[in-house]
Amino acid sequence: MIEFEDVTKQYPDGTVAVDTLSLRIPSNEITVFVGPSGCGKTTSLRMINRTIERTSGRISIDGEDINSKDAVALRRGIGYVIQHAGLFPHKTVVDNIATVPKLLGWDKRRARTTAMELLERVGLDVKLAERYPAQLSGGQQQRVGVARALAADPPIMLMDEPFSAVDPIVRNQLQEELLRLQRDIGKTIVFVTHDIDEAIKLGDNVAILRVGGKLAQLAPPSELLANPVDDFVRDFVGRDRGYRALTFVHPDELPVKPLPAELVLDDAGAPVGWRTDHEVQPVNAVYKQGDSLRAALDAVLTSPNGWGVCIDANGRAVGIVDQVIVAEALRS
Ligand SMILES: Nc1ncnc2c1ncn2[C@@H]1O[C@H](COP(=O)(O)OP(=O)(O)OP(=O)(O)O)[C@@H](O)[C@H]1O
Repeated sequence: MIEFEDVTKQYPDGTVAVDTLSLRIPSNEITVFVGPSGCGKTTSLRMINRTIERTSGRISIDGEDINSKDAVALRRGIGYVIQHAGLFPHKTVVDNIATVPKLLGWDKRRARTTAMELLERVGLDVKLAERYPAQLSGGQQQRVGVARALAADPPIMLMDEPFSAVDPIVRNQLQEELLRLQRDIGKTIVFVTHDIDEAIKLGDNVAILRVGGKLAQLAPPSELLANPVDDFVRDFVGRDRGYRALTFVHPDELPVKPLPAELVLDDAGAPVGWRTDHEVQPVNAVYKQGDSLRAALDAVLTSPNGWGVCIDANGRAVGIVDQVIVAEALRS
């Protein structure tokens, strides 16, 4: 566990970026710091690896004050991922990932093998290993950034707006992959974002900060949406928090209607589109059996005809849902 106790950061020009912040960050979970611009998210994050030194208060990891450790030794146990990946431009992908293992004195072969394994783990083709960062897309660079931070297998990962600079589709993929990866690796992740949707999606716990570096609320996302402590949090999580809360409603089984003849399927039974008189229109969002009600509602709302297609784990269409089915599931 990482614990902040009355932590304050005042910069030399007098700016109080973080003000008597006290919170607990549980191990092996994702805790997200979110809040408006300038509320002290990055400052709070960077005080954990001491790239910014606190002015007063105490920060401890598993009960031990981080100031009692050598800063370099401390950082070895903490991976760090930033917005533009921060890769070394003159090093290949594999050498970027192997940076910390090499600093730790691992032999070349072991560092390289680990780097190649990580490349695959973050969803990249090993063929990219010898490329330079400038030869990668923004999303690929971010994946390399994550792989590099994981290379020495640190128990803690700090991630500062790692997915902000990529387009929404890639961002969504990166978020999904982080969640998938986290199910395997179970790191203590502290993640900074200004995007409440990202916070709700990724966080086991979400800390909302207000400008001046004060904690407004720290809670699991469903609790934040259901019981915001004050108007600031209510406004920050948004007027559509009822819709957002659907993310956490997982009906055991949503009844589906049989597939209508207008639904075009490919050979494997996956939905391709809706046949109309003149064309085939895209299905858009689909809903996987067992997904949240939000996913089901998205499938209904983005469908050209109001029918959301339900697929099974293999991607085969198994039925359709409409708004009546979703509304009934909500009432039950
Ligand atoms: N080196 C510095 N010297 C003086 N003030 C600073 C310094 N770095 C940050 N600040 C100020 O501290 C406050 C908190 O900054 P910080 O970067 O931690 O916020 P943030 O929540 O991460 O913001 P953003 O979402 O815009 O990145 C801001 O008012 C910022 O202007």
